Amino acid sequence: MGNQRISWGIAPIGWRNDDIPEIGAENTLSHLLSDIVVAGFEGTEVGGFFPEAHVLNKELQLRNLRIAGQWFSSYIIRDGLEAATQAFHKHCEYLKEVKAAVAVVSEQTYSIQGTEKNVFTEKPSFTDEEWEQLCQGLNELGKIAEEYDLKLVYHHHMGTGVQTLAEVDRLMENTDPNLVHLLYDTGHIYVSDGEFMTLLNKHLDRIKHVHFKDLRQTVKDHCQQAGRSFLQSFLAGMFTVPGDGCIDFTKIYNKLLESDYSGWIVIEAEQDPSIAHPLEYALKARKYVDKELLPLNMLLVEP
Ligand SMILES: O=C1C[C@@H](O)[C@H](O)[C@@H](O)C1=O
Ligand SMILES: [Co+2]
Repeated sequence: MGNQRISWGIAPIGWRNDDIPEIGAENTLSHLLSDIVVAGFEGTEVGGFFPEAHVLNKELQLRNLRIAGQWFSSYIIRDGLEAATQAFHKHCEYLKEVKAAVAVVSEQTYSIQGTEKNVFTEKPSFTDEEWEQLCQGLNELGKIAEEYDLKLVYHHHMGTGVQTLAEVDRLMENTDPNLVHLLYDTGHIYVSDGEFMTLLNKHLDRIKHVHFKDLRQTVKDHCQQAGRSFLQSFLAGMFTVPGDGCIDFTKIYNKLLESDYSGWIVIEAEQDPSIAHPLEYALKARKYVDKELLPLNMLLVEP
């Protein structure tokens, strides 16, 4: 029943969170990977607590799991291209060793995602010169990714300079489509300006990696009214797994199928693991995928 061109994964972020390493610290790599097998996913992304490549590969092989990619915080604007390329080479070396498909890049210069600032009103924006520097720099990082047989996929993110639909448009227009691809994260664009279908329709051909993140509308509204930070908002339960929130993933999945999308769809729902049991939510996501999304594969008329 599965579409052979799409691999389904789930990110470690429901178990452990790189933005707040204290939460879920008791969840070991073995625990996480075994839960992923129990929930029926094919792989995951690399978390900050993951071990060196040969140790990880052994654990993956034992469970027949694969790695989709890993987040990379770039500081092209703050630190310049040379520093960014040095760090990115190291990042890609590791990803090649664990046979990943993508390197997930997010420019973190001026980012407020890890601060106490109001994520709904205080996001940074870049000057024209900074945009130029960022886009040229990303093209260079994209060339490096290619050297390691990886695709650079850019992650638009709340609280950063590339958050809104207009900002994603600008990034896509000013980067090389052969070198800089897009990671489509449903949750981030929904919270930002709600333009999740427009973004998908406009940039389908650039999308090479997908994060399925759902959200609880009432919690989001409350966090927005209260002027919460990004971290406070997710700890309050703003995000959840697909099927448990307000986003209709059938429309999104259909569009991806129509475009013959090939790559990973990774369930990514950061919550406090002491409140939202990680395996329970992974199973909930799997059930939703199996029941509501995979049957859509059968409805597609073969050409
Ligand atoms: O892809 C992601 C990685 C996380 O570190 C980030 O904070 C999260 O929101 C996300 O979408
Ligand atoms: Co994401």
